[in-house]
Amino acid sequence: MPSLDVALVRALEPWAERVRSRAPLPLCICWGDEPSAAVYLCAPPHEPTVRLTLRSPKALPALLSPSLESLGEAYVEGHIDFEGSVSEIIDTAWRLAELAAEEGADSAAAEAAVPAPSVLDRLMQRMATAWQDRQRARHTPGADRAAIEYHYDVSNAFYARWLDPAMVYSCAYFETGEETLAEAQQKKIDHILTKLRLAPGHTLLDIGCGWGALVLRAAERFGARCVGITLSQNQYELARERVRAAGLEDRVEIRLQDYREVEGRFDRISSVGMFEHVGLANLPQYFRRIHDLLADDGWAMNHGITSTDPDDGETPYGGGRFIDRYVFPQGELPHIGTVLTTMQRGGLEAFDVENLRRHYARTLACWSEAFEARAEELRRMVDEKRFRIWRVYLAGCRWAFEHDRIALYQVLCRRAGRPARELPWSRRWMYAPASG
Ligand SMILES: C[S@@+](CC[C@H](N)C(=O)[O-])C[C@H]1O[C@@H](n2cnc3c(N)ncnc32)[C@H](O)[C@@H]1O
Repeated sequence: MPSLDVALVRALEPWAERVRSRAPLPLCICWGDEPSAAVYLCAPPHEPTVRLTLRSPKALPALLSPSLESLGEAYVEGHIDFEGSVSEIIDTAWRLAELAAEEGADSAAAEAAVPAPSVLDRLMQRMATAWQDRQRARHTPGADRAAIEYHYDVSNAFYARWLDPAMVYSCAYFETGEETLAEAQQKKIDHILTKLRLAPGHTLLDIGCGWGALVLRAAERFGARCVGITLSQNQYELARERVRAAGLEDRVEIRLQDYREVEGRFDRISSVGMFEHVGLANLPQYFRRIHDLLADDGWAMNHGITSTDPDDGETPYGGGRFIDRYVFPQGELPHIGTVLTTMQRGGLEAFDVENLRRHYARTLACWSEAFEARAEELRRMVDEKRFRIWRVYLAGCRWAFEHDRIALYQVLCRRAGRPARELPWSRRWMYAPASG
């Protein structure tokens, strides 16, 4: 009987040959720690730089029909291990999944019997309606709170190990590209508050305030009176502690509150890295809520991740499904076109749009590198599964921003129907030095 290594090579060789002939990858696959044989996906004279070790037969389906979800799951569940740099591993996984999708599309196209367009249209219409109903129903305040708890309430110490000291958990702004992460996070906050023309005495609502960095800066350096809301208990506690330590309790209030429960009117509203949790079907109501909370002449900023699929599709090759299942349950990304359309439906006029995709690729590189550098310490802080999830999520999102699979937009808006004369002539104001 051949050894398991040899049997594996025999079983996988036809598939490996197909991969090598279409697009060789720097990968070798083996079984166990001391393999006597391996399957190579690179073509000579190239040597593999990534090694994938099978730990369980359960990994085989993921390998033979790879998607980012199935490979991610196999890694998270401990059915496979990788050796090599995490960014190269992610790149290899994307290329495997892409190749499998292409092969699947080739054979599906050959087999498909295409129904009449009218039948297809009706079916798609019904599916879209059913999908929207389901999505709206799943974003109850209770379900959203549980999803937030899952992601953000891991522990503050865990996040503190790989975020910047202010613990800003959103895309930074590298004005020159020379900044450290901490500097770029502060510049991002200043960029937002300057864009908002935040002035002393203004009231500011920060929806999804995280650990409080933006409201602290808005009160301290811009003289605003701020309310920050979050659904995460851990964030709420630390943000309040920080407000107390900064002596800003009279100017900053942190609340454990859902955006749907806030009342009152504010001169300025910021929402930074939060609207990804809202759900596509709820976007018009979310923007309507911002409209209702905004003073007549108020300004708001929505800063968030978007899909680059014009039909609001999830990140391809199972990447979106992996994120939904393991990282951000309930998270959904619209295309920037949908952001603008739903803003308008919510009664808001978008008047400035900036794409910061490059900045998020760099931010994620910083987070992922910090995570890798402290891997052993982080591994001891959480269980192995969570460690693996966060590890591939950070490296995977970095890849996705690098390769235009997702993007980051800042959109400034105000109540629709206001006079044109209130708008600035140019974008010069947003590059003025931050006040204070
Ligand atoms: C990625 S974090 C961004 C935090 C912060 N803005 C920053 O830049 O560091 C997302 C934030 O949105 C908050 N959030 C998500 N859904 C929310 C909801 N329905 N109501 C209020 N806050 C929410 C989370 O609690 C978290 O604070």
